[in-house]
Amino acid sequence: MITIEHLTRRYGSQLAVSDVSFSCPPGTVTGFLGPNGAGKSTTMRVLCGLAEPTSGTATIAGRRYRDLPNAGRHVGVLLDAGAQHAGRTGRETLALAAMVLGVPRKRVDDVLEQVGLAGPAAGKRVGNYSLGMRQRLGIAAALLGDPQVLVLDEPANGLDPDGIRWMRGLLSGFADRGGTVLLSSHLLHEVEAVADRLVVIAAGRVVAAAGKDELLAGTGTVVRARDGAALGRALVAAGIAAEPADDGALLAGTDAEAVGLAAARAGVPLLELRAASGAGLEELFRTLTQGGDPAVPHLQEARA
Ligand SMILES: Nc1ncnc2c1ncn2[C@@H]1O[C@H](COP(=O)(O)OP(=O)(O)OP(=O)(O)O)[C@@H](O)[C@H]1O
Repeated sequence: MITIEHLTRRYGSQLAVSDVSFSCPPGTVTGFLGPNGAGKSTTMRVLCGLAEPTSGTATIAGRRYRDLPNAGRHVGVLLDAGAQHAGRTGRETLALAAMVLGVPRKRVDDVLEQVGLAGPAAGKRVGNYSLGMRQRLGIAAALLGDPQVLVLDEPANGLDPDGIRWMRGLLSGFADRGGTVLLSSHLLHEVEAVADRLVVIAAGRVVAAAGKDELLAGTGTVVRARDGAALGRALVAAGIAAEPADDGALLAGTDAEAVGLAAARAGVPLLELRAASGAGLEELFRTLTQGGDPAVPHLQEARA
């Protein structure tokens, strides 16, 4: 469990993070979203003991990172994949880390295999690694101590499409085995594909924190009928606001059940009925982080 409570961090007069509170329960992947400079890295750095909070707390399993005995056995951290020593090979980098953590040497080969760097890649100097390879090595280092918690800042950065799919499977599997994942990313579709929960931060403040489905349900429902006009009348009759979407569909401002019932009551057969995800997360992100009028006002209170 990761718990952030009333966390504030200033850099001089710059307020990087302001009264941030959220938690990440075991068995879930939490996507941490926000525009550049929103405060994601600062929050993660404080959580991992790399920066001091000005006030508030950030704990893992109830303890500050620095108070965890052999922290790497509890928390795998990837904050800056470029931080590895360029002159060492991937295998040497992990072997050193394994010594520090006190994990068996065999574990190095296991994680190299797991991240797709086994074979010749493991013997290359990190300075000659591509960005995606450095990222994989950083993930291997995070996994080395077999932790229950992962804190990953932009782990998909530089990964190719296969790598991104691999990462998705890795994180889902980790959470399915009861692990806790906090993951920041600018790749909204990727986050949407893998996260169970979302925390959105803007200008240092949490603007939404809730289950992904709950958040996206607030972005409405895409509904389409052969007879669009009849569908429009059915929604109006049910008091459901709607606006035109792509391909003659309508975007209705409520959940799929209410829309489906309204159409059924009016005897309008539907061709499509689904939560407005995909563009939904982008729209939600834009609304929440640009200070617009949120389409999902109740989410402001839905803090976890
Ligand atoms: N060491 C520092 N000294 C001064 N200001 C800092 C420092 N680190 C971060 N900041 C400031 O704190 C704010 C939050 O930065 P942070 O890196 O946490 O944002 P972020 O959400 O991770 O952004 P990005 O998506 O661009 O990585 C920014 O205004 C940034 O300039």
